Amino acid sequence: MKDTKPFPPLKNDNLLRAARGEVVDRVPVWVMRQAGRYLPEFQELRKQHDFFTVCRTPELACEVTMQPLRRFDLDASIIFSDILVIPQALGLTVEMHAGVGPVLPQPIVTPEDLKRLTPDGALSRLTYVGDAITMMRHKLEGRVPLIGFTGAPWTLLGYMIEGGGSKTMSKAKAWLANYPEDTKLFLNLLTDVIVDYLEMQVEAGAQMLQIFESSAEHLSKEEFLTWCAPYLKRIRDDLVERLTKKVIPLVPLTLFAKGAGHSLKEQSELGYDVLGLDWTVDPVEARRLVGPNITLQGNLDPQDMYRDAGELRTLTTEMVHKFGKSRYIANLGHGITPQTPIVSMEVLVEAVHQAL
Ligand SMILES: Cc1c2[nH]c(c1CCC(=O)O)Cc1[nH]c(c(CCC(=O)O)c1C)Cc1[nH]c(c(CCC(=O)O)c1C)Cc1[nH]c(c(C)c1CCC(=O)O)C2
Repeated sequence: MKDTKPFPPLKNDNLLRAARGEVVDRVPVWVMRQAGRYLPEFQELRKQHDFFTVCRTPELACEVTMQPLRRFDLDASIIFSDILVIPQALGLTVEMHAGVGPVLPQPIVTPEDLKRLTPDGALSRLTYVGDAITMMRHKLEGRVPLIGFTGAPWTLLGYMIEGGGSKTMSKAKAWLANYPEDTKLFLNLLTDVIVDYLEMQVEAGAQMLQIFESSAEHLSKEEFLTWCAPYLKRIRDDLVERLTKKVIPLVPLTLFAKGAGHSLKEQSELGYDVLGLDWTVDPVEARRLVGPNITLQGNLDPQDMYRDAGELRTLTTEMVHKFGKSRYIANLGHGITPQTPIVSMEVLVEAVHQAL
């Protein structure tokens, strides 16, 4: 039976207000991968359960989503899942190997392999994510907003062609050069599934969405504008159209295109409410490029979390001062890494809240 109880009212909406450009009580802060291996309780749970079993079991996904909120005064939660659940729903096997990361043993090698993908019914194989989101909204009791997410087309295509992570993206980049028309078909197929998936997450209760274009860092500016930007724009436009048609209130959308600081102005024209920044981008320069009507998110270097508390506090305070209190969401410039000392999270969150 589908859970149709109304959700508890939101007590801390600073994240959503920052995303919409409204006044906040304090600068909101959350951290990419805030539920993860730097937490001993996460590692403990992972000893009992395989990674994708956690993703697929709403009780476990909610437990892990809640773990960082029990420890830190965060202003957002993000549903525990992975960007690679879409390749799985399209029929590819994805395994999580300890110390290696994701492995796709039967990758897409040639355009002929695209026939193996099963876009029809893909959404029906992702309902567990919606179930976890709905359950999490109740478990949060309105404490903070719940963020849903997806991988973006180029990033997912990269994992599906490379068969896992890659330092060079040599196979995926060869596709761009050798099979441009098939690459467009592939990116459009992914875009269609992503729009369905995000719509489903909003219907399930996601209050904000983040699109991870993490592999943008492998592309030149020209390549980013050709192979990422049009699909990112269509995701936003189609989603807005779908939700509007169904009279479902829009939720703020964040684009995090890692390594695409060369195209911030162009990113600001894609229709997203929030742009995520990695640490290579200067906050003042970013603001100048995107103008006053977009919220910025980021961008502390995850390696700064290994500094001593005093240094980390100073760097965090300086960062928040550069961004300012309006239209800003504090975060790292990429995911928190597994060896990060827990105390650094406490220092980061407190320094953000006390900076302004
Ligand atoms: C590229 C990417 C992936 N997954 C994701 C991205 C985009 C963000 C980014 O660029 O980091 C997104 C992601 N993956 C995970 C989340 C959970 C939500 C959160 O707390 O932020 C989110 C938002 C859990 C996870 N996803 C993964 C873990 C660790 C695996 C484990 O528990 O064994 C977690 C907590 C595994 C994963 N999943 C992926 C990789 C490359 C890896 C291995 C890298 C690593 O080990 O850190 C694919």
